[in-house]
Amino acid sequence: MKSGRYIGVMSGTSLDGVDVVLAAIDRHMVAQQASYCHPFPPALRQRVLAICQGQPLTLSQLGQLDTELGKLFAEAVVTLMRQQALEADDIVAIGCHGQTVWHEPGSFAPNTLQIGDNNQIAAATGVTVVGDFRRRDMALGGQGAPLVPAFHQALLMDSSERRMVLNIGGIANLSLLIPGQPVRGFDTGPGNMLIDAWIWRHQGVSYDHNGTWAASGQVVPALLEQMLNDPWFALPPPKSTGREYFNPDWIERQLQAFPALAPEDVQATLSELTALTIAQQIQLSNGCDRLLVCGGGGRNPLLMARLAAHLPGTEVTTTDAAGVSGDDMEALAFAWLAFRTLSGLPGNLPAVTGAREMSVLGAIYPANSRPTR
Ligand SMILES: Nc1ncnc2c1ncn2[C@@H]1O[C@H](COP(=O)(O)OP(=O)(O)OP(=O)(O)O)[C@@H](O)[C@H]1O
Ligand SMILES: CC(=O)N[C@H]1[C@@H]2OC[C@@H](O2)[C@@H](O)[C@@H]1O[C@H](C)C(=O)O
Repeated sequence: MKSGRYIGVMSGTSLDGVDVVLAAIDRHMVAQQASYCHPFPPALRQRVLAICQGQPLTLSQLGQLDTELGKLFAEAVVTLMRQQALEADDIVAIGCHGQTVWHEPGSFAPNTLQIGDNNQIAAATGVTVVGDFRRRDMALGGQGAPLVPAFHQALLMDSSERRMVLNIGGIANLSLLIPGQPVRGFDTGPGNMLIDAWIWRHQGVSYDHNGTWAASGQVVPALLEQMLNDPWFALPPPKSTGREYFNPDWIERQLQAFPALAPEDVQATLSELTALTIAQQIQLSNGCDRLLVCGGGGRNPLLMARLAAHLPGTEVTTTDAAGVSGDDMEALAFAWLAFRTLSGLPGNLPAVTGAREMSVLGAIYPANSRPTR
């Protein structure tokens, strides 16, 4: 078993920053020791956003972006290591998710692409890096996502309470931790992504702080109903999605029949869409006693209030209340997945992703050997 200290790196679909965590991990325990959020340069963010939504790019541009993102992730890790006075020898490995720029599990040739060259991280830190976690699951017929339900199970499963863990990132995903049942999980659709896109377009800010703008508008029932009729929401699990599907063009198509709405009413409707599509999936899965929320959406009081309103009888809290930082959950998960890979343990759950079998995940970028201290 490759127990010891690991670093996890996550840059999610919101592109709001690179989350880096340090954790001590063994087969039975994940103890977070430090974390850091490295800023995402705005110009780089816009370039990544554009290609995530289908803007064509040359192979040269793709190669450059891969290097730039690798360097950004390396910078983020080096900063945390400096802050914590860590040497390469103190760390077993770094688990880096990479930046998802395309995710097409339903294609005739299913594919998912996380970029940010891991060689840059290994070269800058002298530490082994594990990356490319999703494609083995896809090669086994799975969606390649979500991968965090196995980690949620390891950390937050309870023997008697029916729990669900909800990540509200750019996309929202749910893990069902029901005693006596195999863990299941799937994406529920947009998390903050549409809300972020709409306020960016109208106010030039990257997110609706505390949901204040949405709260100033009124939900438009006919628009909400039309959005809920998008066939993606009715797909049965396993399912996962991304910016290729839910993006500003999706909003524009929805608004074609509603040309004159006040922007704040659209924002209120998009927020309600996020809360309602999540709540509907929870109810379809027979509900839970406690909903533990992580990801940036857990900081949006409007989303949290709407979730609680749609789920009477369910205690809606953040994972922080259960002892796990909601901001660091995904980075921690990729540190844990790196530990699983190096220990020869599987990382995916076929009941979640639809893969044919469990598998060790990822690709290893070994550090150069160093003289022992
Ligand atoms: N105070 C707040 N009020 C409203 N929204 C917030 C607040 N703080 C964070 N958010 C939302 O959380 C988002 C970031 O969430 P998070 O970092 O979990 O996303 P991510 O990890 O990139 O996404 P994913 O899980 O899809 O990969 C921001 O873009 C914003 O929409
Ligand atoms: C392809 C991809 O990057 N998917 C992400 C995204 O962000 C949230 C949701 O969509 C989830 O399916 C997944 O991330 C988490 C970490 C996961 O794999 O569990």
